[in-house]
Amino acid sequence: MGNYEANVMEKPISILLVEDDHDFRDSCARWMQRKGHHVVAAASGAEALAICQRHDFDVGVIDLNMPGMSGIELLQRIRGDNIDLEVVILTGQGTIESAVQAMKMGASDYLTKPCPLGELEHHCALAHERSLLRRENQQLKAILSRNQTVARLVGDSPEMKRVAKWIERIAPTDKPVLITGESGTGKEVVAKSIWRASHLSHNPFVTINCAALPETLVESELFGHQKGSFTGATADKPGLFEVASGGTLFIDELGEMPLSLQPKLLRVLEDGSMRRIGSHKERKVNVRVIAATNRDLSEDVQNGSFREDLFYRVNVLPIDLPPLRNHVSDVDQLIDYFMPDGWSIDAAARHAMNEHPWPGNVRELINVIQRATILADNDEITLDDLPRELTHHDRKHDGEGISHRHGVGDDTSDRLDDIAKDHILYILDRENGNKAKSARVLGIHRRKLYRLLERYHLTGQTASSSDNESSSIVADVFD
Ligand SMILES: Nc1ncnc2c1ncn2[C@@H]1O[C@H](COP(=O)(O)OP(=O)(O)OP(=O)(O)O)[C@@H](O)[C@H]1O
Repeated sequence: MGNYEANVMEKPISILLVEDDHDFRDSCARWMQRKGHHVVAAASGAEALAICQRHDFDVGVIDLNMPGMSGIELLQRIRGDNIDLEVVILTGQGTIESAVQAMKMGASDYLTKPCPLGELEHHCALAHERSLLRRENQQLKAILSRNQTVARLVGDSPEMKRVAKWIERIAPTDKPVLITGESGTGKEVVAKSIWRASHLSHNPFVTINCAALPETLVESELFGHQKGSFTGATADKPGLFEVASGGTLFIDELGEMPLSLQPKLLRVLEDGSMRRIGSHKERKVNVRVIAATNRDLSEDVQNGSFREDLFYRVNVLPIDLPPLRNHVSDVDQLIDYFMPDGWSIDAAARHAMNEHPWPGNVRELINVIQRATILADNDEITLDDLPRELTHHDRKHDGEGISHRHGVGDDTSDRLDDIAKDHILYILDRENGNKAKSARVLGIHRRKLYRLLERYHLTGQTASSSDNESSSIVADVFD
């Protein structure tokens, strides 16, 4: 017996046994139970259907010739009621034709009686394996279709129109695409738009994020592995290149791809050939690769962290996404698109959002709207519901901002102090008050952040301005 068969036979199976012959039913049920399987026996089709309403089984073993409801009728009812069950038919010598009919109706197998119980168990195990594969397949399809719900690319500024036109041009080509742009500019939305506009849109769109996985996992996720090739590789596993075969693979954060793995990626891009980890078998895949990065890959090529040949291979069709600050005319449309149904935003808040530079791009805008809808009363977003960074910015433009609070004639260092203080508050807010994270983002030591917060009187909830004490803060933050 090969490894595969041994594995198949080891798994306990839940079996529904439908057999009118009392002796066979009894001995078969006891034998299967002794082998570790879970068996429920029914003496008729009607009894079996009633049991199926209450319990799920992996496999049904159904005798064809039963008084009352025959095995064929029972199978029809099972299929008609969408009961998820692999069926093995038991038939006498004279009824093989009916068994063939049962197979056409979706039974997975049939055996002629009398049959050794070991053989019946083996057929049940194979049917069980089929049901596991079928369920796994359904799950994968569900995951893929979830992946495939595509966000619309919002914006009709000249910049976004240029992106949309470029997408239309390159989508049908099947060539690799490299999407660049700051974080939150919509690289994944663009990748999905390309896939949707391509002739591969009916095939899978599969995503991997190189930055979200530990280096060691990226290779096995992308290329798969053979059982036993490393600790924890308990079964053969296809990689995403195989899963996506015939479709599109979106490699997000390509700039984070380990240097050691880059030759393997180059090879699959060049001629579609790859090997699973630990396997000598060469496999051919046919995948369109769309990659994205917020790094400057040509710079990475210069400093040796990205292979030049791979860069040229993926950079056949580049798309550079503009940061939101470069197409602010889309902000209104984005607000309206991401605001929940039934909500509105008042003019002051809309103005503030139009004035903000959006360093976190569209992702930041979505977060601001989501946060505001949690804080706001009466389904209307107002200035009070926006983060400080946005409202301060707005007041500055209204002439009531920093210069008002500090009085006319304040010197430049006071203004910088205020900007530094606002920036700290903004980062703290963005990182949900997490000081360690905020300090990292600000590029200062955590102890320094605490010192600054004390000096600014920001250790409590409110941020009261204290001009006298703030004079050396700018130097402190930026030194
Ligand atoms: N032009 C746009 N139209 C509609 N939604 C957008 C647009 N740009 C970005 N988004 C939305 O902003 C969020 C962030 O976009 P996305 O994940 O595509 O950014 P990204 O550039 O891939 O970011 P990162 O580099 O951090 O992965 C998503 O919810 C996406 O739907």
